Amino acid sequence: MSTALRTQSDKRLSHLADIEAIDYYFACQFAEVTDATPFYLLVALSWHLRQGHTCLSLADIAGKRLFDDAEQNCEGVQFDDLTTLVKAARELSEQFGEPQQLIYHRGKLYTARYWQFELTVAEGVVSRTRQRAFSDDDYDRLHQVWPQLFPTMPMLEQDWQQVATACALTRDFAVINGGPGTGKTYTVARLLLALQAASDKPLTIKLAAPTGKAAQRLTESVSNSLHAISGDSIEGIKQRIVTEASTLHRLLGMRPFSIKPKHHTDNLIHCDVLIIDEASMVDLALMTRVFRALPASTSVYLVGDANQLPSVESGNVLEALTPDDDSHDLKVTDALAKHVHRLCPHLPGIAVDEHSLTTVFPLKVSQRYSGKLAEVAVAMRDGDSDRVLNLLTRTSEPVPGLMELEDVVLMPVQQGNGLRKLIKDSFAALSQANSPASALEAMNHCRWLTPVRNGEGGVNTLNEEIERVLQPNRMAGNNGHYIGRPIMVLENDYTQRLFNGDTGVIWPDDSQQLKAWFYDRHGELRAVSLSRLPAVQTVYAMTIHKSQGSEFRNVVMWLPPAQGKAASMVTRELIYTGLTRAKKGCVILAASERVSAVIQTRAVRHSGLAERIDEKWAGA
Ligand SMILES: Nc1ncnc2c1ncn2[C@@H]1O[C@H](COP(=O)(O)OP(=O)(O)OP(=O)(O)O)[C@@H](O)[C@H]1O
Repeated sequence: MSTALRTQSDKRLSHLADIEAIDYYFACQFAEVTDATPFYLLVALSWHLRQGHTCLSLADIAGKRLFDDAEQNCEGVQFDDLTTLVKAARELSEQFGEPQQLIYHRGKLYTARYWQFELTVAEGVVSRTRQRAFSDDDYDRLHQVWPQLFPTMPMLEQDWQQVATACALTRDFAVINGGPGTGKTYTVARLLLALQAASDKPLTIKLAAPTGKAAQRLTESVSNSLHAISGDSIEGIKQRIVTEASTLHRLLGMRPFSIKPKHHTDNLIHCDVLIIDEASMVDLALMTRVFRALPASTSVYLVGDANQLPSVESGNVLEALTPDDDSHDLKVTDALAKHVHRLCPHLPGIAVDEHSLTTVFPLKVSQRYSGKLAEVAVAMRDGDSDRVLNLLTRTSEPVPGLMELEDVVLMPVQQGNGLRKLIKDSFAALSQANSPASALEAMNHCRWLTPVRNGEGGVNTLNEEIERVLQPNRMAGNNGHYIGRPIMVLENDYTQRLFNGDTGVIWPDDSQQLKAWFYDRHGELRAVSLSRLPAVQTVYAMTIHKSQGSEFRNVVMWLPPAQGKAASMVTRELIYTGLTRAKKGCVILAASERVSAVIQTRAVRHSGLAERIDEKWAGA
């Protein structure tokens, strides 16, 4: 950027907080700076895209003052009423016609890029939702395997896993949505077997997830689930199921430093079925690439928890596909209800709604958790802060045995001795480890999670504080490495087969050389020389964002006090994601008012995807 331009933008932006030069230049492409309404509308659109929205909802900004900040001496912009904004947005959309770069549609302003992404994903979903008819032979084949997949005794309570499997079988697109431990992978393994059983040819199945870690977990849990299913009629089918999952980037053939993947509309991925796990982490652009790279005949099943944090990049695909109240009673068309009844006559009937277009099949019962953790998670998911606070066990300072707990404990942010005790308790297993394998196992015993990277209660400060307590005599040098240092890789290194987010531990090898130890994809322990290690950081504590897709026995979640705009960054979805990383117990370090306020703060992502899907359905 030339100095003259920078000065110009600085001047125009000086009264706007949070606005960057990119917002200014985006707006300048289409509007004169002097045309206040369209210009600031476009600045707001660019800012919203940077916050993860896929469009600008005019109703959301109409009549409001935005980008103001008294501390920074920024007065911000007062936006006009809705009618004036709609008029300006329409004019922009008409003016920047073919090829359209700005699109106004039903109260929202889009860039062509995100508008096209939404159209592509909507098309990919709707074109796959017609109910597939099953022949008598298909039902015969499914009836043979069903008793090996699921219990077939008459049941009084609904078995949502069977319902989800039976429903998903009939269509080429479905979402299996459920909270932690509700048996999503258990259900996916059975869906794969049922799909293969119903098919008269061997199916090509691909499993994928948005991160390497999630792909590794999917591989392990699908193979464990398949291993546990046995029976004469199932063995042959099991042989045909692949269990190796890859990242979506690898599946698409994304190349470093290139935005064009190997697979796209003209070079499709050949598969009959694609399962995408941890779908809440998939952003709109990535989901678009996936649909573009798939033949129309490929069945796509998304698996995830729509209540978790949205993807880092723009768009919240899973949430847009999922009804607001996902604990809703599932209602399906008469034809689908009849299909489920024919396959599962032992289950209670499902409510019928002839207009139901649902593609989302919920799993509602936690199979892994019981007790407090599950109860708090449900109350938190439902936004019931009073119930959450009633359920939490309160203590003012760390008590013995805190790290063996199977409970959710609320404790004020600790200082001094209290903090030292909590740190020592949290990492006792790691301190007692006597080999790289036991240290790696101990790293899963407890992880500290925090919403922020910097400042008070941020990852960096917490890791430094924890190191001071656990390693008081640590010598400088060795690049900060010491025996038992838990590390997280910060970048992909294909030659070392290490990927962003991989965790390992520093430990000496047989010749007393310090090495970094990791488990590879096959569960084999391997050592990497420190000189070949890509960038890493200490990982006693990590951000909640980074923890997505991981699980620990215990979680200590630190919610630093926040004021002003920073407070709205910590949302219900964020702490729900943090809490549900714990398998047994969670300690929340915060004041109760802060917990309550966070539960009331939602991670809103404006998107038109649900509307695009409805429009496609209406026109289908
Ligand atoms: N119907 C069931 N009967 C018995 N055990 C089950 C059932 N469903 C799930 N499980 C067990 O419960 C545990 C959690 O299941 P699973 O891993 O499939 O859940 P998930 O929803 O995929 O979990 P996550 O939140 O980790 O993604 C597993 O040990 C699984 O074998």
